[in-house]
Amino acid sequence: MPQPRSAGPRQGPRQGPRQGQRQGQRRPKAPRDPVRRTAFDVLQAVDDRDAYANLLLPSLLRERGLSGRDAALATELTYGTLRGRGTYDAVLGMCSDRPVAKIDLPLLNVLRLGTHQLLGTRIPPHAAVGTAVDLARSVSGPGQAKFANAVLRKVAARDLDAWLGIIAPKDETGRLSVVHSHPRWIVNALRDAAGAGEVEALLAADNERPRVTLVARPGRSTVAELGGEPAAYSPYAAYLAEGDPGAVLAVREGRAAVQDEASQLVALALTRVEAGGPDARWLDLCAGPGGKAALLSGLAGERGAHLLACDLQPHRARLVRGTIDPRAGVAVADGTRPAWAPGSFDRVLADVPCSGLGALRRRPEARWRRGPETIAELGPLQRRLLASALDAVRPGGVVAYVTCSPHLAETRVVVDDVLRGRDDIERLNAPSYLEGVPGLGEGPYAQFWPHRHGTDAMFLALLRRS
Ligand SMILES: C[S@@+](CC[C@H](N)C(=O)[O-])C[C@H]1O[C@@H](n2cnc3c(N)ncnc32)[C@H](O)[C@@H]1O
Repeated sequence: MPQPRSAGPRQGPRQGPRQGQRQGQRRPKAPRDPVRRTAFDVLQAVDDRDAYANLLLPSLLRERGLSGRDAALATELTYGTLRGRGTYDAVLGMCSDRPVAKIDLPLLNVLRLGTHQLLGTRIPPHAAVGTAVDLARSVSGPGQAKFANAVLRKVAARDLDAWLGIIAPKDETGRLSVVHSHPRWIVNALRDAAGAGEVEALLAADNERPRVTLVARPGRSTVAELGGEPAAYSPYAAYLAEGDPGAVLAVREGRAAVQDEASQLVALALTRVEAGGPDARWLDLCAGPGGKAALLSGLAGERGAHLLACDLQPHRARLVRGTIDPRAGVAVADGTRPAWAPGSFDRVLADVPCSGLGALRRRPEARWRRGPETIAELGPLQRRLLASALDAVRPGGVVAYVTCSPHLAETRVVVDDVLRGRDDIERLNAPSYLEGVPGLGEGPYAQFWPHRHGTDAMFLALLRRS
């Protein structure tokens, strides 16, 4: 399968005056096709400077005055191209006389965008090819526009299913990788976690557009205020059918927010365990940007408990301050070097930094960004943070270890490793604190899945210190 490519010499959008145009004679023209140009600019920024599509795209749409159908099309083209990149590169490899790895990055992104329109949308082929050729001309010059035209005409000769019949490798991992556009190492990791029988459904679900789920922050808004359909599992959630979450008043006022349902549920599960003693001091060890802390702080407030939300990064801690209940505390702190005495807390959430393989629906580019080395790099920090969370809780208190990844090396292997070294921790049966949610596994850990629950693939271990 063609891998995310290394960039050759970069050619940016043409700057400065056109040929034959004198300096200062005319203002630069707005792009002819601002929708595709915007999608292209996001694709480039993702590759060139590790931009996050979910942050950059909304700001470019605003800056360029794109709204309604134009914004929807730019969003579909950006996300669809990022999701399908692995499949599209394999198709392009069959249609180009240059290896895909040798095509300049801007031109390759134009070709990916064109291929997505041809194979992944109902845009008429002449429009898909024509607009891509125009874009190729403006970013790479007329010679490359001819090349783009030749390649995309070949792509247009077949539909996606016909191409998949040709490009899919014979081996099962290779087939899943190309058909569902995931790197091989992720296919293998997800098969280990979900099982061979479900991995294909999981990979397919990663390529679905996730529904927008809102959370009504406890004590600050209600599900009825959110307007959408009440969610299946979280009593604080609603699914938004269509439209902009910013149009919901409670969201605009920070009393509600967009939050995946599994993210809500793992935080809720922590609050549902019997604390077996005082229940006044709660800690969120890795709180930024504050989604779970906002929910926990509201619940803590309702029960007369106090939440301390920490993050190592000052800017992440600032984001937390902006979201949580004002009665909660926020601190910049290294969770591996606690500033509190051991046993200071009754409940601790350790939502540790992870690969994010559980959120590929919402961050499709993440699959192309890093390799398997990420998992090994994060392992020591995840272990130190979990050990620190266990030390921070008093005997009888409870810790939730959470990742937004189902990768076994980030989930059960971390918990099992840390617990192997100590005899004061009991594993609780996490699924039993998530009553009404089927398919979380047989315990003691709970694993959410996009293909089963329509949520991110969040992992939860609930651990009591004895
Ligand atoms: C997965 S995110 C947490 C998401 C958060 N719980 C939420 O729901 O919005 C992990 C966070 O851990 C923070 N972090 C990384 N190393 C840390 C450390 N040593 N101590 C505390 N926080 C740390 C990161 O800055 C990041 O904000």
